[in-house]
Amino acid sequence: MKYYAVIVAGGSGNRMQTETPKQFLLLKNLPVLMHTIKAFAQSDTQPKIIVVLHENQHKYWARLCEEFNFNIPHTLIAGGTERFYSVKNAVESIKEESFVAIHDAVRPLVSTVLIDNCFRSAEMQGNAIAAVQSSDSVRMLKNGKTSALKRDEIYLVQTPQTFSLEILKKAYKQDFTTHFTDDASVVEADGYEINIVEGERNNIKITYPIDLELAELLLKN
Ligand SMILES: Nc1ccn([C@@H]2O[C@H](COP(=O)(O)OP(=O)(O)OP(=O)(O)O)[C@@H](O)[C@H]2O)c(=O)n1
Ligand SMILES: C[C@](O)(CO)[C@H](O)COP(=O)(O)O
Repeated sequence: MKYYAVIVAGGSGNRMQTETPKQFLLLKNLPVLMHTIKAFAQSDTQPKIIVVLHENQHKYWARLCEEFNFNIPHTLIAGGTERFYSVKNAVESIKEESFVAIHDAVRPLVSTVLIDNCFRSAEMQGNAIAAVQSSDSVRMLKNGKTSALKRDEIYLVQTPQTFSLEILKKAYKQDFTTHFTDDASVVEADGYEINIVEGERNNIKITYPIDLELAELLLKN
């Protein structure tokens, strides 16, 4: 079987509010995106790596790779206006039967074990996404009123999200809706049940400035 990793780095990082887009910020002296690529390159599955980046950042990325002597092989694909379109561009570029793990560039602490678990589980069930249970109590806000939800029925979704290429290609032919905040939502809307594998608490998404500080601390340990 063939394996691909689609690492999406086409976002603009509005919530991070840094001049340099967050995927290029230094984490333990290496750009965030390079940590993420390294994790996939070091996994047992050894997927072919596709990195999705805004077209106007491709030259900047080439310069960064030179500066950091970063030579893990990967293909560059142009990002889209929404994460949905960034993933779609990458999925459309894959031409051979395979399993595809889609991963946020800004989750650089993903472990090789989680990557391999997602691929293995998707091979058995068609799809598998990483998720963890909430350790906080959870409430829902509807029509101005809040109500408690059953915590053990709630999962917080991460990436990798791994699917057979066939399932992904068909699902990404749907029109974009704002309900699609991840790949599982796109595949679910196409009629599939989504399988969860145990994610990792360390697998944080760098969204706000504090997340970068947390990632530094987690890497120190
Ligand atoms: N058009 C987009 C939007 C997002 N992403 C990627 O999807 C991942 C998760 O998105 P998020 O954390 O929301 O990143 P941003 O969109 O960059 O952040 P913000 O929403 O704060 O602007 C990131 O790795 C981001 O680069 C992408 O490839 N293409
Ligand atoms: C894909 C994702 O990381 C799963 O938790 C998340 O949905 C991305 O959301 P964002 O608001 O675009 O960061």
